[in-house]
Amino acid sequence: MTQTKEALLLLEDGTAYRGTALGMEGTKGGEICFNTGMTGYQEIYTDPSYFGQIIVNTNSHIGNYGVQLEVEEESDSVKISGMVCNTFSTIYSRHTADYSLQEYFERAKIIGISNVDTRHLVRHVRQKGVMNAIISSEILDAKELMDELHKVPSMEGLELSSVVSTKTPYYVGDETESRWRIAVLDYGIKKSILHNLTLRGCYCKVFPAQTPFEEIMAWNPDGFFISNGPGDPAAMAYASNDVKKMVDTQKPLFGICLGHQLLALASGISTYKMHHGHRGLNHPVKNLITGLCEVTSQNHGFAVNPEEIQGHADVEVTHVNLNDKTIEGIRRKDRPAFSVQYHPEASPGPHDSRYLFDEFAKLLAEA
Ligand SMILES: NC(=O)CC[C@H](N)C(=O)O
Repeated sequence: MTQTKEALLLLEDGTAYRGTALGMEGTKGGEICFNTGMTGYQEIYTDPSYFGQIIVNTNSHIGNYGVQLEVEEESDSVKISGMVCNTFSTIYSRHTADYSLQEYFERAKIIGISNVDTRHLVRHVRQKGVMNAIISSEILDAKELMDELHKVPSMEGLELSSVVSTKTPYYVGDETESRWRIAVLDYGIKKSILHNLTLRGCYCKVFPAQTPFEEIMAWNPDGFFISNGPGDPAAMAYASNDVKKMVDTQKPLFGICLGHQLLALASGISTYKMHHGHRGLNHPVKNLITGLCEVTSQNHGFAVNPEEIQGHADVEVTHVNLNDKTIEGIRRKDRPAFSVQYHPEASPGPHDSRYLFDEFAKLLAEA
């Protein structure tokens, strides 16, 4: 099936791109951000951390290996608000694929646009910074579409975890064969993180985002895992207050991405919105403890404030980004708690950082 319907991508600053509609027809806005990964589009689209965002894939061919249900899904549905790419392929070749990305998007009611000069678009976002955008295959007049775009909320100050989090607790892993009971706080968790925890002997109880701390403690966990997720961490006082209480139990705690930002907030360190964030599979990070470099998978638009860590009594920086020196990992000096801004589960991405799950297991064994 060839895509022929025209679509319009409009940015908050008035920049417009005309292209071809893909997925479902309609109109949808979100924060526009780009992912430079060469592969792993299905994992990206189903990662709940991307909720509310329009993803620009810089890889020039998207869709050419179709989709594989379950195996490559990081949650139970497609979470992105929209997708932008250069060449969109409705033809796919992979014998394990279930169907095309076009069909996947149609079923998930996702709106996208192809035949966009993504190099130009990404340079523009890199220079001007992250902003809201809207895709439409129904409103092709930029002025009219701008009125719709103005209705899209700003990502700054937005709490989205409670929208994507599980509504009821559930268990992952084998209770009898596991060594530890881990309370997992689901702020938008990816399945591959749970998989990495269970592989290391964790029996996980996954709690909804706003679960009262007492209810979590009533399960008597051996440690805590604070998940990734969408939105602005500074708008989640309910979560950072609870993370503080978890840290104070002195039980091992590990946080990834949003979970890292929440550990910082719980330790009295603020977060800020980045110029255009980090999203890709090749971000170089230096581990300051070992001196080794890791190539990491990343997806974040907020970061931890470096000035407030300097000289902090209880927190130290463990990892830095070698591109821009932003904070990539912290640990508490007084508690068995640590976190990273990037994605050691690496789905998609290189596996350099999976040792962090082993370090969590080590803390649990020591406790
Ligand atoms: N992957 C994540 O957990 C993202 C965290 C946060 N929403 C950010 O954009 O920085």
